[in-house]
Amino acid sequence: MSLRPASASPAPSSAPGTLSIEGLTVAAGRDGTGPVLVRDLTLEVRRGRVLALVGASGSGKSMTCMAALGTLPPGARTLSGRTRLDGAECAPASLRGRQVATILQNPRSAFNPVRTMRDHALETLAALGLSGPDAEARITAAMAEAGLDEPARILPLHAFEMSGGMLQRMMIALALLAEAPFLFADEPTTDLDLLVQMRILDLLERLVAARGLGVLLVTHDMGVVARLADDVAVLDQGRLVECAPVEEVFQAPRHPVTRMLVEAHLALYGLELAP
Ligand SMILES: Nc1ncnc2c1ncn2[C@@H]1O[C@H](COP(=O)(O)OP(=O)(O)OP(=O)(O)O)[C@@H](O)[C@H]1O
Repeated sequence: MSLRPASASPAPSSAPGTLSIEGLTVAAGRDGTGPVLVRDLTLEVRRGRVLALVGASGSGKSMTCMAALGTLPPGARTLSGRTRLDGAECAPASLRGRQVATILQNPRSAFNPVRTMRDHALETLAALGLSGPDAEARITAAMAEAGLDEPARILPLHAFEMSGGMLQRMMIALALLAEAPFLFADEPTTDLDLLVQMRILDLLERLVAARGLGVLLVTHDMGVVARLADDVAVLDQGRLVECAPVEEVFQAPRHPVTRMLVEAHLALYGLELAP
């Protein structure tokens, strides 16, 4: 098992250094009268660090990200909670794009099938008020940073003409266009084959170091956690049950759910937790 060495480059002084989610409670139902899906959750994402949000399927990981950005589906509602940038409260919807970029599990479904990559990139810049004479140069630079070196070939393509790995890189390039200090990555490698997974994780690691991005990484894959995370937050039925540096989580998990996740991961390599 290899754990990631400590990162990180310091945040530029102008951008916020921490994004906090405080006392977040989300319940099902349009009016929030259904079962509680996330309960009184507090997390802090820091620039230059990767916080992995782990837990069983249905434990509330995606709901947490969506509530923090004001993108909950109609079937769920935030009952309480605040988001803050460096301590200053801000509306979740105001974080999207400019402060927090997002990448998702299935990049193919995130792209409009009838629009080209150039259309998507120009749309992203327009939404951020960044279209201008340097738009093409910005797009090419973001693509190069995401490992897409042939913009002239790729920009006219539609999603169906590209591999999953290329699409995930393009999604990362679109996220970089916003120059947001934080990135929410919800299962960013789950649908990719192992080699492509490894390359995307390498890319994310480089971006954290080079840009001082603060990443909230949603995953159920403890291999990805070991590879990329600095800190780990464990959810169980919507509650935060453990939050600790990654080494501590792998070496001495405290909560039964954390133990189970670590044991299942170690078992893949024929290893066991030390008693
Ligand atoms: N659109 C929705 N409306 C209401 N409840 C939902 C909706 N989508 C999911 N849920 C419920 O919210 C709870 C948390 O789901 P969430 O998607 O956040 O879990 P998760 O930890 O991200 O799971 P996974 O790893 O499977 O993606 C689950 O009980 C789920 O059934």
